[in-house]
Amino acid sequence: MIARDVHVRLGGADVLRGASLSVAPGESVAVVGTSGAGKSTLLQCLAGVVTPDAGTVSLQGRRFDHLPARQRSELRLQRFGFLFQFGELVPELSLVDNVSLPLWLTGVPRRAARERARPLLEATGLGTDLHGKRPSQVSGGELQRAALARALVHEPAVILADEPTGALDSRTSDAVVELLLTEAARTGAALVVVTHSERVAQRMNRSERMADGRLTA
Ligand SMILES: Nc1ncnc2c1ncn2[C@@H]1O[C@H](COP(=O)(O)OP(=O)(O)OP(=O)(O)O)[C@@H](O)[C@H]1O
Repeated sequence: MIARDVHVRLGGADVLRGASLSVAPGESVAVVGTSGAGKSTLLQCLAGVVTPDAGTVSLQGRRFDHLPARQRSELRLQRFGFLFQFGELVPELSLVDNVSLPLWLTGVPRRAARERARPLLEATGLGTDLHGKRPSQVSGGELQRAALARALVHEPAVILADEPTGALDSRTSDAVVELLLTEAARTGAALVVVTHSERVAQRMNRSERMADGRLTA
């Protein structure tokens, strides 16, 4: 995944001013920096949600920032995994169905999707007794583990995480980060983690600091 010289203007402000980031398959990178520095905006560019005013974003050697929205959204479904601060699971769906969702959306039949979701839930430490629970019926840590399983279930080429441990105690945070790293390495995913936590940043292969709309190693 490569972002090259990305510029983004939002609400009259230059939020990204020549941000470049390259993450190889299997590599993990932390993006750190003060609040408002533009880290989330960068992630949205990497995800093809925000279109850069200048610069390019490519995945596996192919530029996608200028593709039509529909194609970008398809790419997002198939090749990207997302993890956010509060899990952001679908409240009406059980944990196992939440984890199955990325597979359903790409055409995998329900039962087959659930069969792939279950072992991943187990791997995050969520036993079968929790698979049928709704997000509101489990703890914040359990919810985040399910969100992690959902981010990984379709073996995405890129995993983008925005403050994935911001709502967790340090033990749960460590467990989530470890599994994220293990799974990314196993599947060869490029992992980008926006974080305010020095402890999380140190677990990544490298850290990049965002300041003035640019990144510096
Ligand atoms: N849609 C928008 N319209 C106008 N300004 C925006 C918009 N989105 C973000 N901004 C501004 O762009 C700047 C960067 O925001 P961004 O959320 O990327 O920062 P961040 O580094 O992720 O911050 P935090 O660590 O607090 O999450 C901020 O000043 C924000 O107010």
